[in-house]
Amino acid sequence: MRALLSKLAWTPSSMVLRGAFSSNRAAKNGGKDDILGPCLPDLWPTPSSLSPPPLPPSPSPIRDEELTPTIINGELIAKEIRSSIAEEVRQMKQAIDKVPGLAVILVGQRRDSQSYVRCKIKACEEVGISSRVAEFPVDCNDNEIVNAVSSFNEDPSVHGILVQLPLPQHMNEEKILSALSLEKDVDGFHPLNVGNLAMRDREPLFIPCSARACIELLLRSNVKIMGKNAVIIGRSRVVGLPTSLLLQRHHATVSIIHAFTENPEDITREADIVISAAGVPGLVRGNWLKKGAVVIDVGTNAIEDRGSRHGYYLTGDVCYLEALSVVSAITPVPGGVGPVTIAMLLSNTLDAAKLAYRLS
Ligand SMILES: Nc1nc(=O)c2c([nH]1)NC[C@@H]1CN(c3ccc(C(=O)N[C@@H](CCC(=O)O)C(=O)O)cc3)C=[N+]21
Repeated sequence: MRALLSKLAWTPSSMVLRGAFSSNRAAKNGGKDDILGPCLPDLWPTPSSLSPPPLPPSPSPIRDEELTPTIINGELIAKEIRSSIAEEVRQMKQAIDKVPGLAVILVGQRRDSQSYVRCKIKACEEVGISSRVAEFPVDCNDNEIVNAVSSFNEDPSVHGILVQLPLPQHMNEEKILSALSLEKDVDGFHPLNVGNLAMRDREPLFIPCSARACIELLLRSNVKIMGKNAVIIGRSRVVGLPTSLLLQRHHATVSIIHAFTENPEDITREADIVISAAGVPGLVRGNWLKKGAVVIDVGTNAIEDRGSRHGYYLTGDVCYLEALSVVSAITPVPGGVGPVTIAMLLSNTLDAAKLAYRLS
């Protein structure tokens, strides 16, 4: 019965558009898998005195290749996604002589933010998405940014708007982000997008890029999510919260741990899937992990290093070398979640343009 249901849930009929703010799910990941997860009813097993008692669960590893861990190659996955986006952009240009447009708002001089924005612009160029950056000094005020957001809201050649976070301390992030038009919120931070992600029978217009990247990495690495214990470290609006919602939609059993959690390692040790987005270098030690776990390291911590080219180097939240001897698969930093996050931004921007031109 369950097998049949899950088969049914994967048919294209479950991918039809639903609700006023729905979007074409299948197109988002090339139709490979459904990023929002299969819609399945909650059928609890009914206790029956006739059936034999269930066998105790065997400590099965989540993936077969237990001995040598798989290093999940985010660069390669991102490249595949970019090439299918480039193809769609080409088709759009051919069909209606329009290309998707992304506007990025960058405030201040943080070197890591500047470098991420450069990566985003370069990625746009590569797939044929037009992009522009509006730069503001660190001491500008909220109204200047709100005005910039408003003018991008009005600009028909801009389909997606991204305000690079974090904003300087003195700024009102809430006020600025709520100025963004829902249809251009390619970061997926608008309360209506977050709310629709949280409600299982709804579809958000956009899903936050890093959360999408985590699921995309798991799906493309053939990691089973349904029924597994997933632990998210961190509860941010950018990563932790949306990733936990997406994993629930994929029928994982989700725990979120954060700075106030007591004995976090006792919880992570039970996890088949660990997604770390704490922003604390080296937080997750090898002994925090269960043998055979799959680890997605979203931490992109810039550590100052005068000797290196950009003045810093990047490291994750996970003690990578320690983890390697325990896990069945892991994403490196750099070269893991980061490039896929950017590919998801391109995908969201393409979706925003399709929405604007009523192409999907
Ligand atoms: N509104 C907003 N949306 C975001 O999605 C957002 C943001 N603000 N602020 C900062 C974080 C961080 N983030 C990264 C994206 C790509 C890489 C990335 O491509 N990293 C490369 C290396 C890049 C390098 O070497 O500098 C890698 O991991 O291989 C990293 C970090 C998006 N964020």
